[in-house]
Amino acid sequence: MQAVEIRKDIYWVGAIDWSMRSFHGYQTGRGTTYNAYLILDEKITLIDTVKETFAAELLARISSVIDPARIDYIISSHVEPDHSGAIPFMMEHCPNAKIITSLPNGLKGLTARYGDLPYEGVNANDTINIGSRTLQFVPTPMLHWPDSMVTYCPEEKILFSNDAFGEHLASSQRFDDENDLPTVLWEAKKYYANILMLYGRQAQAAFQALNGLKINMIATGHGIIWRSHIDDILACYQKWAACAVEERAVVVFDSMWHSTETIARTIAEAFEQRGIPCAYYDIKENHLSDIMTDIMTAKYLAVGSPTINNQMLPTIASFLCYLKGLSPKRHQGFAFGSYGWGGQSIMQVEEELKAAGIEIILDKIRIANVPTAEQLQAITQSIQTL
Ligand SMILES: Cc1cc2nc3c(=O)[nH]c(=O)nc-3n(C[C@H](O)[C@H](O)[C@H](O)COP(=O)(O)O)c2cc1C
Repeated sequence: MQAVEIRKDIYWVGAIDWSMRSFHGYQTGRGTTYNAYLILDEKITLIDTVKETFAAELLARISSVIDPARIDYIISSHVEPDHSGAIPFMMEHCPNAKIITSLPNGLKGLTARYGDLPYEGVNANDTINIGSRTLQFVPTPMLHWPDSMVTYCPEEKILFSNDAFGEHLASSQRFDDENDLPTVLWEAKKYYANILMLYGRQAQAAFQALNGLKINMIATGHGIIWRSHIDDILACYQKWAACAVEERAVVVFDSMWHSTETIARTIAEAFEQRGIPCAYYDIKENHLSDIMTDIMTAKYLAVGSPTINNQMLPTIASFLCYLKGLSPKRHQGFAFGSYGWGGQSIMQVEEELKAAGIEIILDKIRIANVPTAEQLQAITQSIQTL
């Protein structure tokens, strides 16, 4: 377990979680990393720790460079345990370290989790001098917890960005230019869609706060470190924070006996015939976190469920609950489905779409039993004239 030098006297000392597949329900098909950084200066500083179960890996990487007992500061960018979980373990090995955390929420959160430790609270734009370098703290509240902050080092032009600009991606190579860029950007989009989408306004405020900082490296809290494609990830974040949508459609549905599926297929083909690319998700075969990644930047969303016991199917209810929480903006959509007698599910889906902030642009499509050729033809026509 070796540290990786990312700049003279600055080391990546985090952990690689190759086998992580579910991060509080977000499917992490490519694993993840918990990034921590060690700066060797007059005051030795550790930026973030790792998930508790990886504490020994963190300690081993630090020990490959220095005696951990020499650490003066541990900066906690965010109380969530994937970054702070190893703080108590590290404090056993760093008897002289002070823990730097944001005021008031970082201090409250760390105290609630780990009890009394030698904390030092910092406010917006406070700095500490660690020798030949300065560290400046910039709050990024609700990206994605109240205490979140980033650390900027002006002498190095490095932004230690914690959860911003990161992605769940395990790799033995630390930098953007050593990894497949489309894969990294897709995972960064997935991260934004599932963790940050709700906080677009706060993301825009954070951009304002970071505006004007000269940055030649973004050392993230998860995944790769940006050094060659900084403009690409900043441009993506600008677009995502502004909730920009493309002329694309997403169809999400479940079906017991294929009638709703037939309607879903007809809707997807109708969008394609109109020249609007359309993604098609049978919810039984696709994970919510992947579907949400696609929805974030697609203008149109059609959601379908047959009626079961006077309700929509629980899979679609779960999807709509997740959608409502992430609160996508600027989307338009409609509900569809097949039913046997009452047909309540289609009304319920429409109501939930409205509650999620989706503008309804087509009256709900309710088909009793199996759709006829004429009914499918009518659906195609209604989408042509949207
Ligand atoms: C277990 C079960 C419960 C159902 N409950 C209702 C119901 O409460 N109201 C209704 O309108 N249809 C109900 N149906 C009928 C289905 O909604 C209907 O067969 C519909 O066409 C199924 O669409 P699908 O082929 O997309 O699954 C039920 C069907 C099943 C199998």
